[in-house]
Amino acid sequence: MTAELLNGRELSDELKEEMKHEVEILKQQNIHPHLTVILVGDNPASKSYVKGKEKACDFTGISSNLIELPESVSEQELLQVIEGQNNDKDVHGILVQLPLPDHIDEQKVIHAISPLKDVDGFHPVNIGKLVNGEETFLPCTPYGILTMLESKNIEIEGKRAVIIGRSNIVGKPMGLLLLERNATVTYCHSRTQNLRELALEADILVVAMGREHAVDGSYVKEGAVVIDVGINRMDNGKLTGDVEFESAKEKASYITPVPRGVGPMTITMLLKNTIKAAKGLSEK
Ligand SMILES: Nc1nc2c(c(=O)[nH]1)N[C@@H](CN(C=O)c1ccc(C(=O)N[C@@H](CCC(=O)O)C(=O)O)cc1)CN2
Repeated sequence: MTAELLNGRELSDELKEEMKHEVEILKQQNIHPHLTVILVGDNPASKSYVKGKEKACDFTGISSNLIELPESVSEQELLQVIEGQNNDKDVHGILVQLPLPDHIDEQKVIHAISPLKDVDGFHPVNIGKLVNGEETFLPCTPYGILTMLESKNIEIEGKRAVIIGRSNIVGKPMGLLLLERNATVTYCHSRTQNLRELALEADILVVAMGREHAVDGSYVKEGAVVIDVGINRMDNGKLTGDVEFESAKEKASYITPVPRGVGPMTITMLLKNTIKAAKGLSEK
């Protein structure tokens, strides 16, 4: 079997076209979706993701502003900036680009964002809603993966899903979303024993380990759907995933490439959440 590609770039472009129209209609109703992005320090990857977010906002007609703070900013100052954005009624979504410098407590910062403006879906209130199966902002990367699966009508109900990686922003919420859709979910992580054996049981295999080519075709069951969340820069400067694509694609039914797989969907789902926030707040 050779897998069909799940092209996140193409799907993102389609979704952004749809959102452009949605935003036009909102503006006619005097709702002007606005996103504030906060970037601390000058991590080159974070800078480039933030630029991507601004560009995507521009394309869809969502207005955005970037607040750049120096690496040395204190936690208190950052919390004050967030408070200002929470209180600004023209701001619908607030996003603090992660990771943050070591001297800043990431959880404290996430807690400070109003749950109504938490377009990343990281606030404990929104995570709690996700656990309960209530309507909320879904974390953008898992939301993007779900949207990719749905775009190909890939069945989730009753399937075995194996998630490798247990981060708060990808692995954990991904498992919850699949569980909510009646998949049987197994979480694997750095201490998991017999990783290959477990991965081989997966109908849907999500790999978010942050390690270049940690998984190859020998971890993939014939016909499985393989989702690669990894973005690793190789010595030659090119990007590659956590999955060794060439051998995995021979086994999989569907597979995401890196680049142009999950990454672009992360940004696109942020736009979806920002529009949702604008609609929610304007109803108040
Ligand atoms: N506050 C947040 N911080 C971070 C998140 C997040 O969802 N919210 N996720 C990641 C980074 N990220 C978005 O912020 C992100 C990662 C990758 C891409 C992407 O489009 N990747 C491209 C390749 C880009 C390149 O050339 O470097 C691809 O895969 O095709 C977008 C967004 C951590 N931080």
